[in-house]
Amino acid sequence: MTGRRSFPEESAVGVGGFVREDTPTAEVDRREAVMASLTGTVRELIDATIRTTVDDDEVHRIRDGLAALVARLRTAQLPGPAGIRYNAELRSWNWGNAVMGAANAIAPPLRVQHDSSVCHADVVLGAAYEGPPGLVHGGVSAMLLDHIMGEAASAMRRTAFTGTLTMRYRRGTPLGPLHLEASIVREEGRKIFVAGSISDAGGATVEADGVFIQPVGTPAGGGR
Ligand SMILES: CCCCCCCCCCCC(=O)SCCNC(=O)CCNC(=O)[C@H](O)C(C)(C)COP(=O)(O)OP(=O)(O)OC[C@H]1O[C@@H](n2cnc3c(N)ncnc32)[C@H](O)[C@@H]1OP(=O)(O)O
Repeated sequence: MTGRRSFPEESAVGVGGFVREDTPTAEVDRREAVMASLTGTVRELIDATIRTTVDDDEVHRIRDGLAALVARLRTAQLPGPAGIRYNAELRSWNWGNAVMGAANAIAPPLRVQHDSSVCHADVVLGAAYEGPPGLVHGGVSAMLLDHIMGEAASAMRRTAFTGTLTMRYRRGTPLGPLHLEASIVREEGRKIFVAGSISDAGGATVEADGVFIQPVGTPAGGGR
C-alpha cells in the first residue's frame, strides 16, 4: 500500500510488522521506482519462463546466469519479510505485499483506487495466474478480492483483518484484462461487511462477501 493511512502510533494498534523509518518521502518514492523497474523485469522473467520453448542446454545456461544475479541481490538483504513501513509524513510502503508490493514480482500488481464509497482496480492477469486452462486460478481470484475488499474495509483510516471470505465463482475468469470492485455493505461494531467482484467484458465472473474485523483497541471509524 502507498499513501497516507492511519498507523499503529496514531491508532495505538499493536499489530506486528509495522516499522517506522525516518526515510524522507522523496527518497521512498525514488527507491520505489527503482525497485518497481527491477520487479517489472522479474515479472517478465516469470512469464517468459512459463512460456519458453528454448532447448535444454539454453535453459541450463539461463539458469546459471540467473543464479549469478540472485547471488548479487543476496549480498545485501533484509533479515526477513519486508513488512509495512511508514515515515513521519505517514507515507507508507509495503514492497513485499503479495498483491501490490512494488518489489514483489508475484504481485500482478493490483493498483487500488479509492473513490468515495467504492474501491476499484483494473488489472491484466497473464500466464502466471492460470488455474484451469486459460482461466484465472480460483485462489488467485480470492487473493485479489481479499486485498481489495480489505482495502475497502480499511477505508484508508483503520486496520481491518479478514475474518470470513465467501466466494461465488459464477463462471470461469479468463486470463487478460479484468476489473475489480469492493465496497462496504454495513458495519456492526468492529465487524465490517464488504462485497466484492471480479468482472471481464461480459460482466461478473466472481462475487464475494467478506467480514473484516478491526482488532481490539483500534478506533471504530471516524475521519482520516
Ligand atoms: C493501516 C493498515 C491498512 C490495511 C489495509 C489492508 C488491505 C489488505 C487487506 C488484506 C486482508 C488480509 O489478508 S488480513 C490476513 C488474513 N486474516 C487474518 O490473518 C486474521 C486472523 N484472525 C484474527 O486475527 C482474529 O481472529 C480477528 C482479528 C479476525 C478477530 O479476532 P477478535 O478481534 O479477537 O474477534 P472476537 O473478539 O472473537 O470477535 C469480534 C466479533 O467478530 C466476530 N468474528 C470473530 N472472528 C470472526 C471471523 N473469522 N469471521 C466472522 N466473524 C468473526 C465475532 O463473532 C464477534 O462478533 P460480535 O459478537 O461482536 O457480533
